[in-house]
Amino acid sequence: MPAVRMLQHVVGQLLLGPGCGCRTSALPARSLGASPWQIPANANFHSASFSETDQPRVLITGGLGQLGVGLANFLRKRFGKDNVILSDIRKPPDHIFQSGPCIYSDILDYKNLREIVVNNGITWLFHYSALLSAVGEANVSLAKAVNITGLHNVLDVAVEHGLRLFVPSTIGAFGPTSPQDPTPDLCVQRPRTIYGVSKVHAELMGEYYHYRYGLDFRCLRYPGIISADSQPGGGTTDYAVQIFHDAVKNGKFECNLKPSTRLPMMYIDDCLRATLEVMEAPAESLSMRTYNINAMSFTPEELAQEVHKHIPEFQITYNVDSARQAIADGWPVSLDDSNARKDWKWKHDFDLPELVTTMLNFHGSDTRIAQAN
Ligand SMILES: NC(=O)c1ccc[n+]([C@@H]2O[C@H](COP(=O)([O-])OP(=O)(O)OC[C@H]3O[C@@H](n4cnc5c(N)ncnc54)[C@H](O)[C@@H]3O)[C@@H](O)[C@H]2O)c1
Ligand SMILES: C[C@@H](O)[C@H](N)C(=O)O
Repeated sequence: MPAVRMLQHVVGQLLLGPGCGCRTSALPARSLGASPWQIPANANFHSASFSETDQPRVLITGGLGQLGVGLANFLRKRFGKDNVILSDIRKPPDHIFQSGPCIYSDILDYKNLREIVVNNGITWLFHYSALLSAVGEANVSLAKAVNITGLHNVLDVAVEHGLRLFVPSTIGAFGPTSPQDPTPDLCVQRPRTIYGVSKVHAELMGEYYHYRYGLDFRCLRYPGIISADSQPGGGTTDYAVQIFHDAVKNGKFECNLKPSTRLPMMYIDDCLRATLEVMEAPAESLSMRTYNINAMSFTPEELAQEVHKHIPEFQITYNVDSARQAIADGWPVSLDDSNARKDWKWKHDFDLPELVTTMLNFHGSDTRIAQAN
């Protein structure tokens, strides 16, 4: 065979694999272009020095938002402080910088991402960078870049280096034509936000890379997450976090959704535990790669009533934000998470009363609760 044809043949084999182009085929073309001597993904030599019994070496992208610091603290308790690296484009406050490894990483910089993975021997990646639903609508081109181009970078780095990859999806990956109560794992997904569209894209791309290149991709559709010690980053469910701050500080809260807007919600401890559980689940127990997880569903009115039990003088008023309301109206009322409960024994701990008690205790309303009783 002439030399040029021979080279074409070898490159073709690398790109398409010897057979039909299914699971044991070669790495995606961008990896090959960036690094010409790659070998098929199933050879996995990049991670050869890590055995199954080693602790994972974890990178969290977008780690300085509402969920990332809590995830880092949770994983550090399990895997050791130095085995979990937080990264973001923001500057961390001192207490976070002191609490464990924390570095700059822009997920739009593919080379930098790859350097971090290589230099730190990363084996698990939690990809939290994103623009959420409300801020995404306010800046669609940035949301497209961060949520879609950023995901592509993460997928390629993950497959190239044999990482286990977690990408959170959301109730926002469903839309007004999805069944809403409960929404099953597999159904029509036609979201009407760039956030939702990018998350459906992430689900599909992750699953595609799993079947095409053997990537160990795992994904949960989170409900709105409620946390006490971190601020939400610009979503439609943010009201359910802000209400606790305002109730304790001012005894009143102005809600930007209608009183009857029922959405799926979850306390952060359940969310982080679910995330670790699905990452640790044996691959053979996962009948799918993207799962719904559910805990509670409530309306602003019901949440306010529960807060009122602890703070009798608490008052809620409504000043509806039409953009957020339109988003919320297209989202599920509850998620059917029976597959997660069956496959890897998912079970939530927090319902509405425990959530409210925990949040108000954190914000220091003990004296008010005592007064109320
Ligand atoms: N918080 C929720 O209620 C919720 C619900 C469902 C899914 N999720 C998903 O969980 C993940 C984390 O959510 P969150 O609430 O912590 O989000 P957040 O908005 O609070 O934080 C996102 C982080 O991404 C960072 N980021 C933005 N552009 C970046 C870039 N170019 N490179 C690196 N980092 C960048 C931001 O600085 C920010 O710290 C997201 O993917 C989100 O879609 C969150
Ligand atoms: C639901 C979730 O994805 C996020 N909290 C949002 O409202 O955008």
